[in-house]
Amino acid sequence: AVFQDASSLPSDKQYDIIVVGGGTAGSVIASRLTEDPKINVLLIEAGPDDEGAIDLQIPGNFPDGIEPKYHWNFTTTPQSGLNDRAIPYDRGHVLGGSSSINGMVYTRGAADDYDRWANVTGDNGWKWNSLLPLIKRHERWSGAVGGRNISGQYDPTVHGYDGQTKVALPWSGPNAFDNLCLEEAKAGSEFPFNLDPNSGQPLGLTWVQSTFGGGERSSASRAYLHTSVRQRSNLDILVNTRVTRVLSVGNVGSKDFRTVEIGTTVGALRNVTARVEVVLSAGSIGTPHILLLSGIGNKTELDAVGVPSTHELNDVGKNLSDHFSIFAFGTSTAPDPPPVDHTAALLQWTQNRTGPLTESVVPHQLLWTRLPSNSEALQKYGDPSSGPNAPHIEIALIWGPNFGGAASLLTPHSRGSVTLASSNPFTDPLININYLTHPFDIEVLKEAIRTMKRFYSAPGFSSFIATPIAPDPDAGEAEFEAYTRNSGVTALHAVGTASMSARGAEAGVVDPDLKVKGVKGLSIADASVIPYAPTGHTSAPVYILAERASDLIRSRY
Ligand SMILES: Cc1cc2nc3c(=O)[nH]c(=O)nc-3n(C[C@H](O)[C@H](O)[C@H](O)COP(=O)(O)OP(=O)(O)OC[C@H]3O[C@@H](n4cnc5c(N)ncnc54)[C@H](O)[C@@H]3O)c2cc1C
Repeated sequence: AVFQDASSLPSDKQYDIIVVGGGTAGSVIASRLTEDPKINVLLIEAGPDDEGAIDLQIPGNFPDGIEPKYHWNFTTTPQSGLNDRAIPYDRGHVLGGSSSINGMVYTRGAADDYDRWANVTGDNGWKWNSLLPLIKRHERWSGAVGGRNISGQYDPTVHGYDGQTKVALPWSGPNAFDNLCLEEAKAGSEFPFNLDPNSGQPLGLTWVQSTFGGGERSSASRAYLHTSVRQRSNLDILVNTRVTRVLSVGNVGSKDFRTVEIGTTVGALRNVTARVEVVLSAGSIGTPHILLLSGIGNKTELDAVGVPSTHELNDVGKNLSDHFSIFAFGTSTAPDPPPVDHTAALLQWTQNRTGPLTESVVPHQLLWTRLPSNSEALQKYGDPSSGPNAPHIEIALIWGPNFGGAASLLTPHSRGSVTLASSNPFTDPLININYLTHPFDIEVLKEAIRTMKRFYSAPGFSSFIATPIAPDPDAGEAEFEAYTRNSGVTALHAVGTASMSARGAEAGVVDPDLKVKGVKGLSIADASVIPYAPTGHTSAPVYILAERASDLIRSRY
């Protein structure tokens, strides 16, 4: 059943597992665990239910067409690497979490990323090859809406067909600009065409794949918590309710954190205790926030805000890393693509779930590249990537009205943190991502623009380009740096604030089985446990991680 507020939750009911946060990972875990009728689950989500929320279902509503109540609307602290700009830092505040409001780009990243998870944790279950069956279990490949011919635009062998999350190619295309990009790649340029970005080998030019299907967004809640799952008698979903702390059962010294404190205001909080385990899936900001409020973190920092320490674990909230993007554009000689008539598009979407609103604003072609191996940045600062098949750079190739791209740094050296501003659980935490504070990071963005310049210097583009892309680091390095720091944007891909590490390792927050180090009854499964920024957008790695987390938790019974 779905309960709209904490007061309506039955007080006499016993839950085996309480999942905190009904977001991307939390929806997967609640759904998978309750496939076993013997496991009783309570899923608690701070935001509202997404049932019937049409604005969330229209892919073309991203990013501006989604109601404010579905966003957390965080802001970072002033970022020294961004000339002290404090920038908006959004997360989904609704069932489905960020998957209900995100840009839907579906990229698993490089196989090397997962193999590094296995290396740092000493658990081969995190290797790409071990995870492959779970990847296929989560995905339901959905082709392209409207049934256009998509052969040669993806590799059927790397997809899952019977899973939950719909993944598809865009409704439209290839357009004139797509064709120019594809012709260059297929002509054997420096940038080869890659049939599928999700094979574990993403380098090259690829068609974008997204988490939508049948013309609608496929969020974690729509995919994993659909009507028949919601009707399971062993699953209760409580929405509009914050978890403020996890508490030890019995005395504080027992460190058996199976109780959650819930509510909507400081004066009216109540406790619910799980019989077996509490799973935190509140995301890279929410999960460390709850842990720190509970006294699990660095004791000196907790003392400073008046939170009594219950378990010393220094890395909670640390190691925050994120992708960072800049835009560069030139002008083209070609007529602009026709503008979308929104009223007609909405009518088309409403009538038969086709048309321009079935795809997001994200462009059709993504280019994934590595820094040249002789690049000064690599020589000077070392290579933070997970391996030779992992890109440092993503360029989303954009057309209309100008042409150019969004260039993203995928492998930052900079690290930030989530810390407490106050012991009041309803005060936002301090989110300090420390963008571009390591010199490597801005060097990668310079190389990204140089890459874009080489891409657009192919003969096919010669009659298309009126003025070259700007800003250009080679036309003025200081101006480029100022532009990047003043106008660069977050990719909203935060990870790492409760990282997994090897069993027995002092660094890190969870063991390879996702149990919080040194305590009982408490585990974490969401983007916060991912130790390094993946070399792709983060929702696919979270789905994959959540599928394995579900198996790990079930295996503990
Ligand atoms: C605007 C935006 C665009 C993005 N675009 C893309 C993209 O195109 N492709 C891509 O792959 N990734 C994208 N991402 C990133 C991706 O969506 C996230 O990395 C991923 O969804 C995170 O999953 P999660 O389970 O860790 O957290 P979330 O999905 O954020 O789930 C956390 C859940 O916990 C709830 N919660 C938090 N605190 C509490 C609390 N105290 N009590 C109860 N509940 C709580 C939240 O409300 C939320 O529902 C985007 C993210 C955003 C915000």
